[in-house]
Amino acid sequence: MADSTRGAGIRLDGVSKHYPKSIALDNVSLDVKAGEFMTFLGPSGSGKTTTLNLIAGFTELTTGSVTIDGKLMDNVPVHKRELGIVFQHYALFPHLTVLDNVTFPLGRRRVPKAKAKELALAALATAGLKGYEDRFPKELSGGQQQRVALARALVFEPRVLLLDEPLGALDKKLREQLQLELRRVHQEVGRTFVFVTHDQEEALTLSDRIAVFNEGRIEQVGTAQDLYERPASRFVAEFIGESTVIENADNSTVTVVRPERGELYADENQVPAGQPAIRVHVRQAIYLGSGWKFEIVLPGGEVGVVRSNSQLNWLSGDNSTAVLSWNPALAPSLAA
Ligand SMILES: Nc1ncnc2c1ncn2[C@@H]1O[C@H](COP(=O)(O)OP(=O)(O)OP(=O)(O)O)[C@@H](O)[C@H]1O
Repeated sequence: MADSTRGAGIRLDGVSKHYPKSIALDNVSLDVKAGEFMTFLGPSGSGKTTTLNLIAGFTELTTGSVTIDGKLMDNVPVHKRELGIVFQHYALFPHLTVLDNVTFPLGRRRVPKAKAKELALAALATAGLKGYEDRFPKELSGGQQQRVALARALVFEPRVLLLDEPLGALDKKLREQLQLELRRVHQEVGRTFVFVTHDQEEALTLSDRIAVFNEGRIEQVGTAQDLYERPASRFVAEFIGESTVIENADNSTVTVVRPERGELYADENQVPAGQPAIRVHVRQAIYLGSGWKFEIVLPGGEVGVVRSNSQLNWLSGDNSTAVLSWNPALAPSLAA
């Protein structure tokens, strides 16, 4: 099990970053626990990288403060923050072998050569690269190069690792494989990981908790289950997983019905007593192997999705209308 005492906690308090023509980050506060795998998730331009850069010290704050391991980071330069950093394109030194790339940060910290080699070999083994020590970066695949970058970021045993879309340049299959490896490495080393992605599946796979960014603010922080089952806003509900969003009659609230919570009936009489009933048009039935997925259109034209284990044979032919219902206890209502 991960030993969380090896990781450092991070606190952002009222952090903003203003540029002359835009506000990249607007009064963000967040606590990352020691040893946690925290993911920053959000669309392009929502402020994820800016936040990571403020933690690293690459960017200066406009307001607020960053605290790492209880120490205020005002005026603490990047290299004194002792953070491991992995970017999407973290250029390795092309003229150095894998082993020399990984020992490099230790040389700068004046670690004796024999000890540096021992630590580098251990970091390479953790990153799944045993046996590749003598290769040069150009002799490695993209995924292997990112493993070297990971080993180099881990080798001096930083208490925090910052990872900015490290898997972004890899194809889907490799990406999924490395996601699982990254999870394993996180548990093995017990450090705090702060990971940036715009891929919600990646966030759900990897994280202890996820901070959802939108337009320079954090909309919600929670476990994957919190965000899915109890989204705090319509934005979170629509960004995480699939849903049918129903605007309630008063226009001030919306109900979020997840695909597996939605029920389709042939007519109103079949709907369980006390449950809502909305007549919908079923636009498509898609076979998923594990069941069926129905794309529905609500009376207002909004599109939603319902999953079912059965094909709903009564829908065949020209009859493409159905009644959508759900158990209100299992579908959260939110401010619109
Ligand atoms: N150096 C800069 N000068 C001016 N504006 C900037 C600068 N860096 C970032 N911004 C702006 O700040 C906002 C947030 O950018 P940021 O890079 O943090 O977003 P992001 O969520 O990481 O996006 P992506 O997923 O595309 O990397 C954007 O609107 C961006 O245009």
